[in-house]
Amino acid sequence: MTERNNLYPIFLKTSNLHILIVGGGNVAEEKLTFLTKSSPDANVAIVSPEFAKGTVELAENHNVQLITDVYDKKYLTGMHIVIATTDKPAVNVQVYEDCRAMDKLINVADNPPYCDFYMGGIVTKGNVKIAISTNGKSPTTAKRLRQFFEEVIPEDINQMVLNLNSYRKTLKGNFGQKVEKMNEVTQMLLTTKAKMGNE
Ligand SMILES: C[C@@]1(CC(=O)O)C2=NC(=C\c3[nH]c(c(CCC(=O)O)c3CC(=O)O)Cc3[nH]c(c(CC(=O)O)c3CCC(=O)O)/C=C3\N/C(=C\2)[C@@H](CCC(=O)O)[C@]3(C)CC(=O)O)/[C@H]1CCC(=O)O
Ligand SMILES: NC(=O)c1ccc[n+]([C@@H]2O[C@H](COP(=O)([O-])OP(=O)(O)OC[C@H]3O[C@@H](n4cnc5c(N)ncnc54)[C@H](O)[C@@H]3O)[C@@H](O)[C@H]2O)c1
Repeated sequence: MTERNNLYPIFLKTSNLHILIVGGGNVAEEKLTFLTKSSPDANVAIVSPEFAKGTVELAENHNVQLITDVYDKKYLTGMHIVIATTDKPAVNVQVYEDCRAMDKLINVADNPPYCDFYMGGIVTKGNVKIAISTNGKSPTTAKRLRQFFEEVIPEDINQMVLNLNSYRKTLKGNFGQKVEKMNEVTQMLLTTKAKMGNE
């Protein structure tokens, strides 16, 4: 059987959580850039002896605390999710082991065997969000798919979501009847797609 992606995507309320990034170089900045692009209200701390200029700017504009220090296990206290990005493989492995011992989710950036989860390519259009994973096999593909969907999904997809949300509130009846009605009014989306496919 061909390989398939068994990862389970979830959509985290990052403002309710505490995320720690260890290291403040290029990789940390890339991860922080995409994290804050998707979740501008994310609650983040970064511990590193040095921070890149772009990281300091991102921190000023978001809920990001910069801690100027080398990694120590004490910084894991209160953290739910940890991303290790230092240029010292031994430090990254130490962070990984400390996190496993404390049941915290850990991602050693760019190092799949040391990841409990992967960062994904993310497309946001209003209330709609799509997360893309290649199972860790090709980050470049995740990036290209993200760019493709950012281009082709119309901004007004959010209007459709809001309209359907309002329409649902006007419906009477039990849950089953509502589901049936919601499916009925959105049926044409599939029909349109089928028609387009046949052209
Ligand atoms: C999606 C994205 C999200 C983000 O970073 O937030 C992300 N990587 C992105 C870009 C990117 N990263 C790299 C390149 C250069 C191309 C290349 O070298 O192949 C590019 C492309 C570019 O920059 O053009 C380097 C790289 N990355 C990983 C490895 C190791 C390996 O592949 O084995 C190496 C080689 C390091 C080395 O040389 O040693 C591994 C991971 N990178 C992941 C996520 C996870 C898997 C996601 C998935 O399932 O697809 C995973 C497994 C772990 C993780 O880091 O979470 C973000 C695009 C965001 C966007 O544009 O929207
Ligand atoms: N930059 C890339 O695109 C890229 C691609 C593939 C792999 N990598 C690898 O990823 C790693 C990180 O790359 P980078 O470009 O971000 O490196 P970098 O040198 O820009 O950043 C490393 C950061 O880790 C910090 N650091 C060092 N020791 C620390 C400690 N004990 N505690 C906390 N922070 C500490 C440094 O102060 C620095 O901010 C490297 O091993 C690199 O080989 C990087």
